[in-house]
Parts: sequence; C-alpha cells; structure tokens
Amino acid sequence: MKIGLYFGTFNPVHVGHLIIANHFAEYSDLDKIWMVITPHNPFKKKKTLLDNHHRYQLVLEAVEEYPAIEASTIEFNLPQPNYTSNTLAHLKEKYPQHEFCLIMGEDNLRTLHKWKNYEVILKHHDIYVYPRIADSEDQTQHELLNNERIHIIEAPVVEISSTAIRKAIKAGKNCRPLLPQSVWRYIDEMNFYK
Ligand SMILES: Nc1ncnc2c1ncn2[C@@H]1O[C@H](COP(=O)(O)OP(=O)(O)OP(=O)(O)O)[C@@H](O)[C@H]1O
Ligand SMILES: O=C(O)c1ccc[n+]([C@@H]2O[C@H](COP(=O)([O-])O)[C@@H](O)[C@H]2O)c1
Repeated sequence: MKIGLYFGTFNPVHVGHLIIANHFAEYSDLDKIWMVITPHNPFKKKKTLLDNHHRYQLVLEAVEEYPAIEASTIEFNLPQPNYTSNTLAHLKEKYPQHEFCLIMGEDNLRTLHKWKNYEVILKHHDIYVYPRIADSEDQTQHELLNNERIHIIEAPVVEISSTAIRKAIKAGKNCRPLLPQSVWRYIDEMNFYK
C-alpha cells in the first residue's frame, strides 16, 4: 500500500487538517492517510501541549467517519524530541510491505533544510507539499522545489491554526466552526485550553 504520512502536533486537530487529509485521501494516488500524532516536535516548546493520549483521542474523533484516514501513535514510544527521519526508519523496518510518502504544508517545507537527516528523507521518500499562505519567500524553499522527490499538489488553502484556536478558547470565544463537532465537544467537556 502507498501510505501518506501526515505528521503533526495536532494540538488540537482542526478542520484545516481534516480538509487536507481528506483531499489527499480522495484526490491522490495514496491508498491511506495516517495522521501521526507527534509527542514533541524538535522545533516547538512543549508548553500548552495536551497529553499525547488526549491529542490522539481528538484525532480519532475527527477521523471516525473517514475510512481512508487513520490516527497513528507510532511516535509515542520513540525517543523525544521526535525526529521524522528516526520515525521513517522505524516504519520501514516495521512495515517493509508499504511505501511511505510525506504530506506537508508549505510552511514545513520552508524549514525542511534544517531537519535532521533531511537529505536521507528525500533520498527514500516522496514529499507531497500543499500550499499555505506564506509570510515571506525563502531561497532554500526554491532549491528544494526543484528536488524530484518534492511534488507540489494543489489543495484548498484554509487558514486555521491550532495556536489561534487555543487562544480563542482561552479568551472565551466561540470557535466551534473551526473544529469537527466531536472534537469541539471533547475539548469543551474536558475544559482544555482554558
Ligand atoms: N489550516 C491548515 N491548512 C492546511 N494545513 C495545515 C493547517 N494547519 C496546519 N497544517 C499543517 O498540518 C500539519 C500539522 O500542523 P500542526 O499540528 O502544527 O497545526 P498548526 O495549526 O500549524 O499548529 P500550531 O498553530 O500549534 O503550530 C503541518 O504539516 C501543518 O503545515
Ligand atoms: O526531524 C526533524 O528534524 C523535524 C523538525 C521539525 C519538525 N519535524 C516534524 O514535523 C512534523 C510537523 O510538526 P508540526 O508541529 O508543525 O505539526 C512533526 O511530526 C515534527 O516532529 C521534524
């Protein structure tokens, strides 16, 4: 099977994530999309981060009615911070029968040259990049854009961020439309981000 790995902190998962995952499930050559919940992104502070199992539960709720999309806990038992190259090596060993590609937003492509072993990642995996609204253009991004492993895919641009959602909840704003209904309910019942 050809599996698209959609890595993320998902703190919390929101409608923007789901639109992308569904777009790739419906309009690409990928058989399955695994949303991989990352315990600790090497570039992010762990402050305001919900426990792994809660973030996983939220992704499970979000993808419940999407048979081609799964929530993955593969990084939960790997060393932290989570370097994607380590996870990919682990996946290759555990599932030699599958082909793994990465799905990432343009924002992550811009920092890819700073990722651990990014050349190794590019040697073995295709990366499907979808557009996000950029603040500035970056030289390195242009170099990477010419890499034959990088595939720019047209997908809807939805400017929602987990950061904005956390802030809105803290400020007592209603942000229900930005979250799948079951995700909003879970967050509300558990009093998260307040
Ligand atoms: N609105 C969105 N549309 C498309 N892709 C998104 C959107 N928000 C995040 N992504 C992408 O989803 C993946 C996981 O994102 P992440 O969990 O960091 O969400 P985020 O909303 O950017 O979070 P935060 O605001 O906490 O940094 C990343 O590849 C990121 O580029
Ligand atoms: O491997 C790296 O060096 C590396 C550096 C920065 C980010 N990543 C991964 O990129 C993924 C996207 O993270 P995020 O927080 O933007 O959702 C997440 O799985 C991180 O572990 C990986």
